Amino acid sequence: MAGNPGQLAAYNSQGHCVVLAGPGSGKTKTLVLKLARILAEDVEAPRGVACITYSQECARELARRIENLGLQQAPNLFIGTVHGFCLRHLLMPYGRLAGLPISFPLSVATQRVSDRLLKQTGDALFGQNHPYKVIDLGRHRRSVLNRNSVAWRSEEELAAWAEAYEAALRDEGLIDYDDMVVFGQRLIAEHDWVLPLVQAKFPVLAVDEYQDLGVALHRIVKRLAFDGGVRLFAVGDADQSIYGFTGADGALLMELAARRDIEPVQLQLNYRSGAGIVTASEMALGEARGYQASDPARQTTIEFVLRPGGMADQAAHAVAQIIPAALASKPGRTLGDIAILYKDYRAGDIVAEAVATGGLDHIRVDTAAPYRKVALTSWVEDCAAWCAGGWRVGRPQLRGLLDRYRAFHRASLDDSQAKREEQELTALLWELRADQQPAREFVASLRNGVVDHLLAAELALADQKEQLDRMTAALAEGGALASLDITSLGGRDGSPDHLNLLTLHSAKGCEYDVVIMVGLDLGNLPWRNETPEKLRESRRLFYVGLTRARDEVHMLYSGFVDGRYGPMRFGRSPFLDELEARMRAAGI
Ligand SMILES: Nc1ncnc2c1ncn2[C@@H]1O[C@H](COP(=O)(O)OP(=O)(O)OP(=O)(O)O)[C@@H](O)[C@H]1O
Repeated sequence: MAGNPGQLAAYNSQGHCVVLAGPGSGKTKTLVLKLARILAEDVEAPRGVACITYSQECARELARRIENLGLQQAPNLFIGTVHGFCLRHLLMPYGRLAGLPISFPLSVATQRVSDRLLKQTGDALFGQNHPYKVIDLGRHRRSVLNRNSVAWRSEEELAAWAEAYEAALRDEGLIDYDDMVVFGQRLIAEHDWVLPLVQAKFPVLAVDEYQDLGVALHRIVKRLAFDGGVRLFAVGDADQSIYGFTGADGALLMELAARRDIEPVQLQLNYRSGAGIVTASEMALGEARGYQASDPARQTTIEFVLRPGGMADQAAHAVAQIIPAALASKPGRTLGDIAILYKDYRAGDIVAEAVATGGLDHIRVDTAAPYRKVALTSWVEDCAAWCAGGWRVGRPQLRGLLDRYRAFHRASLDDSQAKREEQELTALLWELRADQQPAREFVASLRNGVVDHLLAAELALADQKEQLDRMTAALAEGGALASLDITSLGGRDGSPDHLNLLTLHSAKGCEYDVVIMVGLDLGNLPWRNETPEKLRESRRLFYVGLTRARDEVHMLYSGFVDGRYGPMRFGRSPFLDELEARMRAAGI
């Protein structure tokens, strides 16, 4: 870091600081080091730091990097999603006092209940098979916060549906994920007394992947930082903003960075990718950002591959040709260094089948995965990693597992209760240590020992219980993950022996030696006739995929996509045409 003045400036910053930088420039690394410094020098327990990021995977990656620095995951360090922050640190402690119009103790709708109420209210309003989409409803709820505004009524059907759905939720005494953030924002906006309380607990707020967090978090951040005296450290890259469809907006990051009371820091050096990939990715984005590779001499491969037989042919080619060649070309490279990226779970199904036929173990991250990553399922996976040998080297740390378990409790436990629970959990984990054991047995023991007891007492965890139940069902005989052992369960967030299959969206924040992108055809990425705004977002998605690679990028296409009535031959993705033409013009 000493050789990088930008990273150093961010590390030494005293006031509000926003780091704006491209892929692989060490934003997350800088954030983690800064957090470590703040915890060591600037805040003293029980005061602490809240670090908010986009997804459970990102939160886990941050926690892992902090542990890798040798730091204990302190109880005064919150690392989690914006939902987790709003639920645990705003709504639970202050929501009832503020008189928010929701039931207490809080109870979070499971996905199943939420889906049922969405369907019931939508059908009641518009009839079955109506044209309105749940995804648009969510975007509207997240992006228009003032319900009395013209903007809220501007999409009348969505507004009416949202109101009916929320009324149905409240009738059942429930809130959902979007409510957590919307009410968290409202609490912060309308109740001044909350600000010093939050500031006393968290004098510092850090935000990773700022461009993917929507307007509600932006308002929470501004209110806490500029009215509440909380110090802000945020990092992001508007070029990697790929969640516009959920209400996220990269412009919010730029607005923040443009404020006079913020120190903006730009980073130009890319430590991840070889020069060829850095140059090609700027060409793909269509913007000259001036990023440079830290090691210009590193060899890279960028390949455009036509496979005329469609997605299955592309996947089979990746398995039969690209992966064996990639493994052979660098000593020590493993399947875990390679990722296949695709647009959606349907492509994921085809790729997963080809990979299974080729006999390769894999980890799959998309919506067709057997269960969703939530704090509880991630915690169970990490307990598995600890029991499967992680305990020998302290990865993950037992202390972190105990603190995360404690955080699942709604009410703060008194010290003797907390100690007793910690002892029980420690004893159980110690007993469950095993290098080889079916994952199903491990999860059953953990559930019987402590988790089911916790879940029975904590209504707010109902949605998380649903995902744990799905994990349990997938691990059962005949389930999709029946063959998983404890080591593989612990390694589901990345393991050397497993090829990574991810959607382009899930790949954000990740890095691999070799990236294989499949389905680069018009009609898939991008879709046909996208609005200019959507087309820009699709281009950024393509850019995110390219920039995950350290050494090699393979871009596969067929020239057609499968339609309802057979193949539709729209040609390959125009992003490939443009990129290839620009590379040729530049003599690459
Ligand atoms: N000063 C540095 N010296 C050497 N390596 C570094 C330095 N800073 C970051 N790196 C390495 O560069 C890689 C990318 O870092 P990191 O993941 O923090 O980048 P990022 O900006 O968050 O990337 P992205 O936005 O693409 O997710 C990591 O492997 C990291 O260890």
